[in-house]
Amino acid sequence: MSEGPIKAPVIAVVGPSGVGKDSVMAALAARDPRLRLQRRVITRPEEAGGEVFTGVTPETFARMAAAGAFALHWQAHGLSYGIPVEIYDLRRGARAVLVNLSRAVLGVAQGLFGDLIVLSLTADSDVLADRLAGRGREDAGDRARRLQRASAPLPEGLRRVIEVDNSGPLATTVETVLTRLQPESV
Ligand SMILES: Nc1ncnc2c1ncn2[C@@H]1O[C@H](COP(=O)(O)OP(=O)(O)OP(=O)(O)O)[C@@H](O)[C@H]1O
Ligand SMILES: O=P(O)(O)OC[C@H]1O[C@H](OP(=O)(O)O)[C@H](O)[C@@H]1O
Repeated sequence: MSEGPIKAPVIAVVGPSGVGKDSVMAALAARDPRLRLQRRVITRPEEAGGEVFTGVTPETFARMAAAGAFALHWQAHGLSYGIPVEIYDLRRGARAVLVNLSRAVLGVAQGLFGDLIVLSLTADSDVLADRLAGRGREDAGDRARRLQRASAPLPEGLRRVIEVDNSGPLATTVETVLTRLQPESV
């Protein structure tokens, strides 16, 4: 694994709502600080908790997007999500940059970032439902809508996809991910 390559890979962490993207990302960064977390801009109240993100109004988000503040942005779950252009700087000196993306934007992300690794997390459907309910961030309607997207497919043509089941203990998932990242010099 190289130290601080000029432009570290971007690891797009994807999967159904509740699968554990933010939890796995935080645990990976805690294990290896060279795995940097890219903070997102979301039109969601910051007090919603979960990941560390910047909450803005839809009007502010639109102004930021128009001003070129995002490397990429998308809509999902009635929210807007943006990845700030700072991600290009974060890649310098990192082992890799972890970012929570929608499965729908992976083709764009691969074109933008070049060296993109997709970490596709999965979990059993009953586990997803239990975790969303336990997290308590969304109401029943939003949880149902999110669960409907659980099986959204990954786009064709992705160069590197690592699929890991996060139905079991988080620590086990983290070890599996770190092992699967090893051979390809990340
Ligand atoms: N391996 C695990 N075992 C048990 N609980 C987990 C595990 N991974 C995540 N969780 C819990 O499941 C809930 C959902 O996790 P998290 O918010 O990280 O998912 P997510 O994929 O980021 O969801 P979203 O996409 O909706 O933000 C949280 O309460 C988290 O603590
Ligand atoms: O189902 P798909 O399109 O893969 O992802 C939909 C949304 O869910 C996740 O965000 P959140 O943290 O759950 O709000 C993703 O980052 C994306 O924004």
